[in-house]
This record gives sequence, structure tokens and C-alpha cells, in this order.
Amino acid sequence: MSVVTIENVDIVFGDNKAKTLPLMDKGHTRDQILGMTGDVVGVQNANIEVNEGEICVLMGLSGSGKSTLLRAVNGLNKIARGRCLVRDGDKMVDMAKCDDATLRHMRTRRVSMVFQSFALMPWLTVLENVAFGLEMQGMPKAERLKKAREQLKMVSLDKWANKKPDELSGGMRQRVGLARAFAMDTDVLLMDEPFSALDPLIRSQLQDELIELQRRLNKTIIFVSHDLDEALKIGTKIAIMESARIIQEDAPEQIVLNPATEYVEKFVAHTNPLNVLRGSSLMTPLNELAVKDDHIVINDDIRMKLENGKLISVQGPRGDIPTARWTPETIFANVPDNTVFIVPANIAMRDAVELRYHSNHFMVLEEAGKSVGILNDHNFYHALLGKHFGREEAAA
Ligand SMILES: Nc1ncnc2c1ncn2[C@@H]1O[C@H](COP(=O)(O)OP(=O)(O)OP(=O)(O)O)[C@@H](O)[C@H]1O
Repeated sequence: MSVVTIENVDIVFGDNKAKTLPLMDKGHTRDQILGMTGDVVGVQNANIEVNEGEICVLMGLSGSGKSTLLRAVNGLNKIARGRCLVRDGDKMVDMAKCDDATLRHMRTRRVSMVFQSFALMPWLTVLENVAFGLEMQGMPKAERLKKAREQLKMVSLDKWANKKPDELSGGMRQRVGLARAFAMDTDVLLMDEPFSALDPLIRSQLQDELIELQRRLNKTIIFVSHDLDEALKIGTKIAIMESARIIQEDAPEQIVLNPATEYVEKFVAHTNPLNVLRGSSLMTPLNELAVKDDHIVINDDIRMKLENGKLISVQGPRGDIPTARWTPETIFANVPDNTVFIVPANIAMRDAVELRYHSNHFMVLEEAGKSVGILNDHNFYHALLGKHFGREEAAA
């Protein structure tokens, strides 16, 4: 179910929209338009649908239009054309066209925002800061303080409730910002580079906390970042922006496997594939392996036999090699070496590499009860060297 729908949205800063919009339609660039009308094109023809429980990351370089688009979702930026719809129960409200009372209702009940700068009030305690938005919702004092305490507990800051924000570290203040946003209990959370001012370790911890909170609370989140690793880690969907336009919108793995343009490819070249790719996109499919005497040839020494599409045995130079099934619950330390593992085709690359490290063998991927491919060292090196996307291979 769609919770936020952005439809053909243009956002223009300046007073010459009547001239600027037709120039945009004629395909003039942002720089040309700035020269011709003095207007800045903030967002051009953006389309995104964010479903319930999704984390959609808007990613791109500085100035690409991420914050401008995000701010349109709670009506902070005026839309020149198009619609920005946010769910309110069983109807969708157009944030650009609704009246003031509806906008107020949407901002206190449906959409809340977390900023990079924390935006905490220094004269209020941590607890009062978290409770502040609830006061605006009209919640009685005892109830809102109780709720704020619960939220602080969720981000492990309950012991800091009576401190002032300046007594906390940057990471802790950002957690207060998160608690405050989650306390509002709105369906939609807008997050504008909330972790970018933090050092990498704290940042990574907060990303984990956000993922965990999201899992528990099933919020719909739009998150701005200029860091693709962050986007890949937390996003269920990533929209990449360049020069006011969304140039690719895809699932994280697809962004890494099939970058749409050189701009995206440049981001992808610096990412760690271990965190993103899955076995099915790395594997050598069974139909690409040689077959000899009814056996699939893995290499000069090893062959395997299938029956009804399922692995039944693996033969090595000194007889049968044991096989076993791996599941996400398997403890790597207990994995016997010299075992060929059968794994789900969607195994994360990180798990597959770790399994390879412990078992010393290739692994067989299974989907819907059938063997579909194998993962061996060649597949891992291929991905680690960034050769998993078509363009580079075509150029090589
Ligand atoms: N209030 C404003 N008035 C005029 N121009 C603006 C305004 N807000 C943003 N812009 C312009 O819109 C363009 C997009 O800015 P935006 O802040 O959305 O980029 P961003 O991708 O979020 O960048 P960053 O990562 O640096 O925050 C920029 O050229 C910026 O100068």
C-alpha cells in the first residue's frame, strides 16, 4: 500500500516559473535555466512511490535536490507542478494543495522529520524534548512524559532523561532526535542526513538501531543521504538524484548490479559488495557447467550428481565429499571443513564468503527445492573486483 506518492513533481526556486517551466519541458539544463531566468530548478519531474514499511533513500551529490524533494513531502517546499500525496487513513492528501488545518494535522499526526542538526531545544531536558511534539498533539502531560520515557528507553537513553542536550554527545543527541520522531508515532518519518555529522562507528550503530526500530514499528521512512554504503545498508529502495532529477530508482542490489549511468557507476565503484550482493546474482548457473558421464563437472577433481534437480552427492579425488545444509542460524564456528554446503540462493555474499572460509569448498545454491547454481572463488573475486556489472565487463 502506497503511503507517499510523488507524481511528476517539479520544484523551482525563483520568481520566473512561468518562463522556467516551459524551458524545463524543452530540455534546457539546470545551468542554462539559471542563466536564462535566474531560477534554480530544485527538482525536475520526480516520481516515487513509497509503500508502507519501506525505507526509501534519496541519494546523490550535494545540490542534487534530495532535501528539496524530501521537504516537499511535508509541505515545507512549494511544488510548482505535480502532486505529493501522503496517506491519511484511507485517503491520500495532496500536501501541496491542502488547507492549513489539514497541513497542520498531517504534520502533527502523519509525518514527522529528523534533521541532521538534531534541532533539540537547549533549555528543555532530554525528556521534555522528546515529549515536546506530543504536547503539540494535545496529549496530557503525564501521558506524554510516560510515552517520552518509553521512547528514550528504546534508544537506551532513559538514564539521561533529566540532562540538558548540551550534556550529551552528538551521537546521543541524534538518538534523542530519533526518539522524539518515533514518539510522535506518525506513519511517515522524513530523515534529512540524520547521521552525517557523526563519526563512523556511532553512525553505523545508529543505522543498526534505525533498522531495528523500523523492523519493530513498521514506519514508512524517506531518508536523505549522500553516502551509497549507508543507502545500501538501510534502504529497501534507493532513488539516485543527479542535477534535480531521479536518474535511477531501484532495490539496493539492482543499483549495484545494474547502475543506470556513469554517475551511479562511480558511486557503486566505491561500495563494498559484501553488504549488498546475494548468491543468486553472483553464482555460476548450473546450465553453464559442463556435464560428463551424468555428472556436473565443478573442476578437474570434483563432480556432483543431481537427482530430480537436487544434489545427491559430490565426488572428490578421494571419494565422496560430505554435504550439509546451511541456514542463517548455522554457527560458522561449528561448520566442518571439507564439506560442500547447500545454501539458499538468496544467501548474502558476506555469509557465503564466511561459509567458504570455514568449509574450504564451493557451495551449491538451491531455490524452491532445486539446485540452481554454484558459488566458488571465481564468483567471489569477480564481485570483489567490481566486475559484476555489465558495463565494465563489456568494456574489458
Ligand atoms: N530555499 C531555497 N532557495 C533557493 N534555492 C534553493 C533553496 N533550497 C535549495 N535550493 C537549491 O536547490 C538545489 C538543490 O538543493 P538541495 O538542498 O535539495 O540539495 P541536496 O541534494 O539536498 O544537497 P546537500 O546534500 O548539499 O544537502 C540547490 O541548487 C540549491 O541551491
